Amino acid sequence: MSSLTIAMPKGRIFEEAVELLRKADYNLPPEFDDSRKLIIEVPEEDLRFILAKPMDVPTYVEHGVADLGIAGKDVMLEEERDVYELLDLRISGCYLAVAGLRNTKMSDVAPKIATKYPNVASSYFREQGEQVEIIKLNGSIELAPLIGLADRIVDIVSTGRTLKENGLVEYETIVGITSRLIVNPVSYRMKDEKIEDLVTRLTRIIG
Ligand SMILES: Nc1ncnc2c1ncn2[C@@H]1O[C@H](COP(=O)(O)OP(=O)(O)OP(=O)(O)O)[C@@H](O)[C@H]1O
Ligand SMILES: O=P(O)(O)OC[C@H]1O[C@H](OP(=O)(O)OP(=O)(O)O)[C@H](O)[C@@H]1O
Repeated sequence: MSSLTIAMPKGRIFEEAVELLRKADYNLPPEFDDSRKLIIEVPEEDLRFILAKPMDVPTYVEHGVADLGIAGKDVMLEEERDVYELLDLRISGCYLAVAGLRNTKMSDVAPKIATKYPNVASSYFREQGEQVEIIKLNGSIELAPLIGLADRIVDIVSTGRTLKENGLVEYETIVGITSRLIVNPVSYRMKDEKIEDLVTRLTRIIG
């Protein structure tokens, strides 16, 4: 049977994901600790890893160029890709929240919401019955209310430090986030034994 390809998110999830795989007894070489390589082969484990931007992981898995991937629940909700979620890996915990300047009300007419998550934000405010204008940004989201670009932001909160240091407060929690193991539906059928083995080994560690 052919090897498994796993799409790993570069950045803050990566280290925790590698640690989890190592605890599950996968022998991952030092390239995982210090390398700029985007494809890492681990022939002795019959695995191949591709290192992608976190938001792109479900895209690689949906297209089947990766059998499996690790992605934040935030990314899953935003991207809505045709993949299955197999496991909650319980790493890289944080949550999505609505925040803004203290003691402010949203504008009555089409309040502006700045976010890296336009789909999540649109759905959230639609469910609340609020008509809003979404402004898509790619980072430093907390800047938007400070300089009058938006009434509110929808963004990730982890320690709460970024909000606090910028004089912002949280108004509502939207959803808790952890990283998930995701799979391509066809791979799941064709490579079921190998995937089940990985899931069993990870489940044993996660508990
Ligand atoms: N404090 C946090 N801020 C952002 N993402 C977090 C945080 N804590 C955990 N995460 C998880 O990490 C993922 C983002 O990782 P990371 O910040 O490395 O990527 P990114 O958003 O593409 O960053 P950048 O665009 O700055 O490179 C999110 O999808 C989320 O699930
Ligand atoms: O609650 P905290 O622990 O402060 O973490 C939350 C912050 O971290 C993330 O930003 P990131 O560092 O990825 O930078 P970015 O603005 O470039 O996305 C997120 O978008 C928040 O700004």
